[in-house]
Amino acid sequence: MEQEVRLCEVGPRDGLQMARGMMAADDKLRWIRQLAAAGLREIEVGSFVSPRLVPQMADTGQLLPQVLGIDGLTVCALACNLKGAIAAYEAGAHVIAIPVSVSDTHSHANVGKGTDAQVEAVATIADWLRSQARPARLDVAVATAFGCSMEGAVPVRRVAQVAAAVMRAGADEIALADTVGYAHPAGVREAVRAAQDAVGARLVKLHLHDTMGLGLANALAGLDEGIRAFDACLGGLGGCPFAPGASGNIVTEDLVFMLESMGYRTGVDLPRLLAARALLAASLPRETLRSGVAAAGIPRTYPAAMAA
Ligand SMILES: CC(C)(COP(=O)([O-])OP(=O)([O-])OC[C@H]1O[C@@H](n2cnc3c(N)ncnc32)[C@H](O)[C@@H]1OP(=O)([O-])[O-])[C@@H](O)C(=O)NCCC(=O)NCCSC(=O)C[C@@](C)(O)CC(=O)[O-]
Repeated sequence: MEQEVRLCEVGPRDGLQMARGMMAADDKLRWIRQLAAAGLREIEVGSFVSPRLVPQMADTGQLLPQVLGIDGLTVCALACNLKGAIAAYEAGAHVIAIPVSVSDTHSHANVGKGTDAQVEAVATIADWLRSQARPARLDVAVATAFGCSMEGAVPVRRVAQVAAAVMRAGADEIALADTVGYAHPAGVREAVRAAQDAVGARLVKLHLHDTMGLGLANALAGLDEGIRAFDACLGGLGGCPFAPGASGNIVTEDLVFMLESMGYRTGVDLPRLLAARALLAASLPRETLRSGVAAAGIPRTYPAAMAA
């Protein structure tokens, strides 16, 4: 069994993008430093999108150069079009993540164009990135891969087709994303297998939301199918503002607890991670942070894996 699991903390982007209230840029920086100090090596720090549509992300361009100074941190930023990808690249992002929704309706609501046109946007961005001197990883989140609140069921064969299309378009890494949190473990297994058949090892990650309380069960199903990378958000905040009914991401602290308890290594120090909740809670008093392990405390049975 491969014991390493890579976590990407998406709190500063997905977690904050539809928060009630704005986190000040200085607080974002302090929070990202705390997350990195807790051992998170990959953090999605923001997005380069319309500041009118997503005002919480308007300061990403200022934030990015500052977080690039954090030792050993892979800095990810989300973009939805070439303009945003260029801005992310020029600000120094190591990874640029693009959403491509399987649901045409969600795609229009989210990025202003349908699925096929957004795949073409990925190809344009990949071509542009290839012409640049500094390499940057191009990730694609195949959104609404487990259902859409506007279109309903999303056929697994269509998920596999979209994954194959974004691979041909030039994605380095592909994630399946449960945008509105409708996935269940059997569906995760089926979609992961179908996507693996279509794109092989290019399918790297799951991005899960916890709407139905099945987030960690879905992560476990993904683990069983060989997935070794997950997005998650401290306190389980988040959701796509353009997907009706979307709710929070899987909770980083609970995911770390589950993985470390099972013998996987995440590199994350759970006490330090829990300590990073205080700043988030203070900055966004109208948000409710979730986490079983934060509520109960770290049990004495928790493995001393980090100390080993
Ligand atoms: C996607 C665009 C940019 C389409 O932008 P467009 O195609 O250029 O459309 P437009 O020409 O109609 O422009 C719309 C507005 O965006 C501006 N604009 C255009 N491009 C940029 C840019 N790069 N940076 C800053 N501003 C930009 C543009 O100037 C204009 O401003 P306005 O005149 O209306 O004030 C726009 O629709 C937008 O910003 N949408 C927000 C998308 C978003 O942030 N969604 C949430 C993230 S995706 C997600 O949460 C899902 C995910 C990844 O987590 C996985 C999952 O859970 O499924």
